Amino acid sequence: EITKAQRALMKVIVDAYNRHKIPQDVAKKLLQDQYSAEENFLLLTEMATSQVQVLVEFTKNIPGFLSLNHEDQIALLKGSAVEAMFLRSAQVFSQKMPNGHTEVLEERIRKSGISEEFMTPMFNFYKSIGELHMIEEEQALLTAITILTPDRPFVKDQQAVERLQEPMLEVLRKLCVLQHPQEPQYFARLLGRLTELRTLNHYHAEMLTSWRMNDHKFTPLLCEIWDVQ
Ligand SMILES: CC(C)c1onc(-c2c(Cl)cccc2Cl)c1COc1ccc(-c2ccc3c(C(=O)O)c[nH]c3c2)cc1
Repeated sequence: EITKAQRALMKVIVDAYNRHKIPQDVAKKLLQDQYSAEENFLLLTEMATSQVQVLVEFTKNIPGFLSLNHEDQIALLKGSAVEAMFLRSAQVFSQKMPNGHTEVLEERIRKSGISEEFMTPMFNFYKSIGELHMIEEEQALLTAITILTPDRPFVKDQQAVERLQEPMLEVLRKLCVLQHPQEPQYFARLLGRLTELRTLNHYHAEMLTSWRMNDHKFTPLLCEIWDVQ
């Protein structure tokens, strides 16, 4: 049974998740008609930069996050940015969001200089998220839980992060039982996606390396969050 306090926590997270989104004019750029690998890379870089800004604003609304040690706040954001962006772009694909321009986004990702070996795990993840048909409460909580992962590199006070993540996991567990009564293992399937996300981190690091080897430039914000250049 979800308590009043848990319902309040969920409302804060979902409101923050819905409030912070990529601006329409940025998302609409995906519809531009240039489809060169160069143009695709530039557009995806713009989307990622905008999504990181959205992510920072969302994270600041997670109860307790701003009370964490400042270096740990940075370590959590840097450690979770790629995973949170895989989650967000996965929702754009699975929900066929109007401004997500699903087909266009897929086309641009497939033709942006990412080597074949990363396409398969990436689009398998998108498919596995789509099959879960998550409601927005589950999406928002899963994103907050991903950000509040205690064992990111360089996090000093892991216990403080666990104390924030645990209540989120408990709310998500109860929500899954309520939303998917016919599927008792649904919560476990959601957590399984978090494990899959971690493997995508490794692929992503290699994607960055190969882009940089081909002299692709990132924005200052992405360089800072991904420790490149
Ligand atoms: C630097 C570039 C080349 C890069 O490097 N790795 C990745 C990358 C890739 Cl290629 C895949 C997964 C994760 C990352 Cl970081 C990327 C591109 O990342 C993104 C991030 C986020 C969106 C994204 C988000 C929201 C929405 C949205 C809505 O909310 O309405 C509508 N359209 C959206 C698009 C797209 C692409």
